[in-house]
Amino acid sequence: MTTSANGNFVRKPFIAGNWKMNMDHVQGITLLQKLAWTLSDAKHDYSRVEVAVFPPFTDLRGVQTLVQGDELDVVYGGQDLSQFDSGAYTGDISGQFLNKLGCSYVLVGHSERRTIHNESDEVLNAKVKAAFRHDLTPVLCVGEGLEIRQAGTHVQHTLTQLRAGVEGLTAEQAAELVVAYEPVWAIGTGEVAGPEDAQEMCAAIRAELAVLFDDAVAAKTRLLYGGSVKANNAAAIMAESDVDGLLVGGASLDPAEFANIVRFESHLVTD
Ligand SMILES: O=C[C@H](O)COP(=O)(O)O
Repeated sequence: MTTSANGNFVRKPFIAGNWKMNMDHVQGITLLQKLAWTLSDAKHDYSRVEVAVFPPFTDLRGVQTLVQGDELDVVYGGQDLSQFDSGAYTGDISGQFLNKLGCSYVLVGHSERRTIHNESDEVLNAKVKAAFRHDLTPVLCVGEGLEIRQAGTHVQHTLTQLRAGVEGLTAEQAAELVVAYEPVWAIGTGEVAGPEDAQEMCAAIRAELAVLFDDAVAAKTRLLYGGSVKANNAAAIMAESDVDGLLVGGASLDPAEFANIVRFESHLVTD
């Protein structure tokens, strides 16, 4: 998170809650209402820090209705999309449908998609392109498993995923893209990568984007960290210069905890 001389952020911080396969459509509405009330009570400035949720597909229509009806500033997206636009792909969801539901974003290549569903870099690159075709901003997830971290090849591994994911994008698309670094060994385990680990990888990703595109793109692309983020570690991670946001799993299911993560700036002042 880098600020300019006037205290504004150079890249708008992005705090995202990935609900994964939790919260049915009734529970999801209650969770989002509580989050919105908590942030409203705290006078959260959405123009300063963007807040997104990624509910299950079955929740999205209810989320859309709530966001529109209550004029909430929370944005939302799908947890995955098909690389195809329509057709005989049973069980898949088109980016067109997500767009129609008012989604702004879509997760692509979350480690649980890569490992449980064996999604390849080629498929994920096609999904990134499908997202752009339907005016959705992809949040491309990259990151290494424990064995790779222990072997010390985590930067190389993660940059290989990045290169494959962004292949064929225009500079304009690459600047809009969000990249989330999520070390698999830190997801849902309570093991959080240190702020310096998050910074090391985000700096490497930004440098690689400058090589693949140019410095202007690298300066604009927002980079997130994800993996066991909680309110008590969010501020320290966000203080790193190349970390522009957080992708939060478990802690996003607790509206008070997630609201405190969104309000990381207040912890920066008091910690
Ligand atoms: O998408 C979110 C990440 O997988 C992190 O999940 P977590 O915060 O439960 O570790």
